[in-house]
Amino acid sequence: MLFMAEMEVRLPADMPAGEADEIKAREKAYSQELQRDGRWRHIWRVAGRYANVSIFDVGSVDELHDLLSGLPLFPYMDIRVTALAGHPSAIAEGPNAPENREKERGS
Ligand SMILES: O=C(O)CC1=CCC(=O)O1
Repeated sequence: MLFMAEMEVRLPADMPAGEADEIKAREKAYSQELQRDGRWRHIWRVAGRYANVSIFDVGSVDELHDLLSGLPLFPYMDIRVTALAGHPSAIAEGPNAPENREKERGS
């Protein structure tokens, strides 16, 4: 199941820089582990904001929630999640992607 998550980070202005740096370092390691195992497919910075748009590929909504709530920055983020479905015109993803059409034909 694919989901888009839009994350806005709001660290308290009075958080000591060392503490913020430590949380950001843990956040980076956590997200890179999930990128390596394939569940965090994309992460893009939203230009001009301390925010990102990410694409997750997970087995369930509960798994996504566990993954997001485990983010070290979770207490300091607003996260909006949108479920994604395959688009019939897509050539790179979804049911009409060439690799999926080949699977359907059994070749
Ligand atoms: O900087 C961000 O957008 C917050 C974040 C999420 C994963 C990560 O490494 O940073």
